Amino acid sequence: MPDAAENEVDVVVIGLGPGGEHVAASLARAGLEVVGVDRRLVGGECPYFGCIPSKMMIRAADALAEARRVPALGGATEVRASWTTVADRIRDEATDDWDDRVAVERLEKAGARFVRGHGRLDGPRRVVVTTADGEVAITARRGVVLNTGTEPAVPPIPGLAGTPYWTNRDAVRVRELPASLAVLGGGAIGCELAQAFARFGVEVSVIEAFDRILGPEEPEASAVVRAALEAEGITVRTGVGVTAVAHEGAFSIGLADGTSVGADALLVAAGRRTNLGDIGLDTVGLDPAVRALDVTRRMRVKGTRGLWAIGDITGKGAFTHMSMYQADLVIRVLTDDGKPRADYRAVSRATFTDPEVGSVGMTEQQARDAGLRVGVGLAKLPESSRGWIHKVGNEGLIKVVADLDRDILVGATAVGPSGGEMIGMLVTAIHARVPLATLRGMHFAYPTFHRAIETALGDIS
Ligand SMILES: Cc1cc2nc3c(=O)[nH]c(=O)nc-3n(C[C@H](O)[C@H](O)[C@H](O)COP(=O)(O)OP(=O)(O)OC[C@H]3O[C@@H](n4cnc5c(N)ncnc54)[C@H](O)[C@@H]3O)c2cc1C
Ligand SMILES: NC(=O)c1ccc[n+]([C@@H]2O[C@H](COP(=O)([O-])OP(=O)(O)OC[C@H]3O[C@@H](n4cnc5c(N)ncnc54)[C@H](O)[C@@H]3O)[C@@H](O)[C@H]2O)c1
Repeated sequence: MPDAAENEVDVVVIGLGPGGEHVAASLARAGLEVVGVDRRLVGGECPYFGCIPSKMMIRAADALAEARRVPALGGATEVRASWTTVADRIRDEATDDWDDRVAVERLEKAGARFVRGHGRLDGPRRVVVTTADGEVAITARRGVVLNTGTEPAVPPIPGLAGTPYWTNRDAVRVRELPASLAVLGGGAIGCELAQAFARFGVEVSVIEAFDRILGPEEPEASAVVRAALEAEGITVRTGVGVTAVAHEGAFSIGLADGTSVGADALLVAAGRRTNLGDIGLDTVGLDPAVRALDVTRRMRVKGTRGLWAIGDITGKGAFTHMSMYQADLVIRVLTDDGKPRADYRAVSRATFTDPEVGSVGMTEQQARDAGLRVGVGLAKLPESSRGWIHKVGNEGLIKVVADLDRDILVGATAVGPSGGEMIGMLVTAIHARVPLATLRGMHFAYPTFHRAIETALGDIS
């Protein structure tokens, strides 16, 4: 940044995850003076350590798994997995060897200024950035947008600190696969990466403290995915805590039931910690110990003026599409484009295990807890025409959750091949509050997987 006189702009964005980058570039293109600040890589977790590299691993792993299914359907295949191909693709195509030059140039071309460093609030509409060359203070006339995201959470397990465990940030950079891997945490990250590594020949154990994997999903979805993982040789331990970790050449993970798991590598996928503790929240009257920022439907941080927040730090769903959705709202708010309001009724997500889990809205339990008169419909994919034809790899189900008083769906889950795609029409149904009778009167192409949605709708009781 040049001299102090110029350090007054319209908007400062602290943290350039997917949403923050979008906000900074879009506001600059709209003619506002914008400074974007990031201490690491422009684009955040998703392109360098999250969605994109993990999905490249999964794409390759799924291709291997499909090839291994050929003998059951029509011939013979010999599959020789090569991790180098995946590691090279992540390094060269996805992350430019974890270099954000292209993203920085894109941002600057849009008209924003970029400062690499740690940003923190210093009172209302004021930001101080600690850079490699010292501190830079910036005043933001309109205000500040926070998009500081998360870091991997590492549980305080005796012996764990100081061992060479991986988080997702190490797992996506691996060039040599270990013979065996223990995965701590059976959430989305743990399950996706466990299956991907296993399909490349790694002996994988998943250890999950909760009584089932994929805890936020419907129990039926957790059960189908667990069975699929176990059928591929992955050991899944649930409902058991980790008491200690030791590393002497290999890892030994002690469990609360007295048993232990040994592995050459350990991936900690035990949740995320929001980056809120060190960004000066106290200087604007907020508690720096909060887990998430309370935001209005226009993304303003409650109790403040000139401060907006988007992405994982808002606690509305840690997904790239949520960060982008909220970014669009802030862009509209700051360019005075109508009166946008966030709507979280039909938030969807896809977990890219095989079978894939697509889900939207409420689970059955959430709908019951909300006091709704709930109806539930279920259809099993192997019993559908397409599932029966598909044969190997046909595991899955459709579950729909209805509010019987309003005669609409409030939640749905699609597990199966392309479960994340199948959920699409159910997202529309919930978002647009399509009456159940209208959904039941639709045409469902034969023989598709999504035709099982018709069966599930007919099963609602
Ligand atoms: C392995 C993995 C797989 C995932 N897969 C998917 C998926 O398939 N689909 C999906 O929708 N989501 C997925 N996610 C989640 C997704 O990555 C995040 O929800 C997404 O990145 C949005 O995060 P965000 O916008 O809150 O910010 P982040 O992406 O977390 O970025 C925050 C940025 O802020 C910067 N920052 C933090 N503090 C400061 C500070 N004080 N000063 C300056 N800069 C700062 C950080 O350096 C970072 O660049 C995955 C996550 C992981 C870890
Ligand atoms: N496909 C996707 O959209 C996708 C993929 C990956 C991640 N994500 C996002 O990233 C977020 C973080 O993912 P995640 O999988 O790290 O977190 P998570 O919170 O979803 O899962 C972490 C799991 O670890 C378990 N756990 C915590 N401490 C433990 C311990 N000491 N021992 C054993 N188990 C323990 C928890 O019970 C939980 O099931 C997700 O909530 C999701 O929003 C999305």
